[in-house]
Amino acid sequence: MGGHWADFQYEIYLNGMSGAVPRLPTDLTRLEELTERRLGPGPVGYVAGSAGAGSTARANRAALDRRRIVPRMLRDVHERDLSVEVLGRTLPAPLALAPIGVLSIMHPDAESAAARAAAARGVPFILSSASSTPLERVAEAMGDAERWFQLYWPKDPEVARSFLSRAKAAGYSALVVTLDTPMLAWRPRDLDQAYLPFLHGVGTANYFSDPAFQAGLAKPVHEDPNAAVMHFVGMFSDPAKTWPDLAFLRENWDGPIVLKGILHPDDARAAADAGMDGVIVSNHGGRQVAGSIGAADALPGVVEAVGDRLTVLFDSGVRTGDDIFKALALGARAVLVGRPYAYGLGLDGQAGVEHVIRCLLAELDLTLALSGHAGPGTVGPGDLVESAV
Ligand SMILES: Cc1cc2nc3c(=O)[nH]c(=O)nc-3n(C[C@H](O)[C@H](O)[C@H](O)COP(=O)(O)O)c2cc1C
Ligand SMILES: O=C(O)C(=O)c1ccccc1
Repeated sequence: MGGHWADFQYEIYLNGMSGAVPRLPTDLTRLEELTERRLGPGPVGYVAGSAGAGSTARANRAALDRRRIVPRMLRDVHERDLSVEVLGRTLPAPLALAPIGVLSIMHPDAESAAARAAAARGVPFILSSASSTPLERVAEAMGDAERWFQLYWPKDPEVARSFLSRAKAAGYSALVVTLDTPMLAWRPRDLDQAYLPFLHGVGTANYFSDPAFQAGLAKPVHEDPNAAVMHFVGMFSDPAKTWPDLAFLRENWDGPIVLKGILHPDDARAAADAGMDGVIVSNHGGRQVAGSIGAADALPGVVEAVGDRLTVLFDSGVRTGDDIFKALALGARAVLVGRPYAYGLGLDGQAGVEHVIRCLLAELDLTLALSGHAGPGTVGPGDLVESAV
């Protein structure tokens, strides 16, 4: 029998025969509290926090929790295959690591450790523009494993062009363009601690190492780091962009382009009309618009609008294998997970991120099997009902 992701379950129990239990909890919702105890309130507040009074983060959970799986019996699930086609490639499972900036606030090995974990498990790693490690160094840590580059679309087109050509040269295959963050939202947890990592220079590695970015500075970064940080703050994203600007990206990137932060079916149609390859239905983990629609509530409308034209991915609130199952059933091709792997990184570096990936996929594998599915391909809206709670 070929290996199943679910085998992790028996690996854990067998290790237990010699007295070992997992180094981290297998219920990933417990990681936030453990990380806070380990790292203190500043970094964890930044990662765990969300916009406003947190209503969008809660809506993300409610939209997933309200949907319930209706398992089916006697459907031969002894051999399972979790692989999916995404943007012309076969992934071993419907999962990728979401772009998270400033990961060095969690662990000194930061993006390189997370990327190595993703590579070890065959899961795509999406590197943030705002990484603490330059994109070339992260690529080196990954060998030829699947990596995508997330673009915060800078105001300066020369910096944008430079990022795209650097990412291409370093072997990033797909471009993820985040549209929901033309500026940072009102985030009380960070405001109350007056804590913003990149004011301390964290998350600026791609910019400070970039010749086009440096060309915009009066003095070299090391001579006036504060001016360099302020230049970054003023240009990392551009609230003046509109849909016709996407032509610039199509001209300067010849691989797949995915727009991240799509919630309205009309925006999804506009993405398809602009020649994009995919969308990520996401509200940035509830970190941008407080009071926004729960991401899973936006998924069916987007799938109905463009499911036959674009690859539809999903994130925001995924914490368990059954959450992934529900997103697949609502029409997502694959999901991204964010905060849980940041906590895994904070608690145990690369091994902690691998733990998160293996737990999520073992649980997904078991959820599929126990619900009557040998793979993601047979999962659909008919596998869910909506309940009051
Ligand atoms: C600390 C932190 C930093 C993030 N940085 C970025 C980023 O640089 N670029 C981006 O597109 N999304 C960023 N995101 C959003 C994630 O990519 C993703 O949409 C979100 O975390 C998914 O929700 P989840 O954390 O509930 O899984 C960040 C999220 C967190 C928690
Ligand atoms: O904090 C975030 O959600 C985020 O997207 C971001 C933006 C700029 C720098 C670092 C992270």
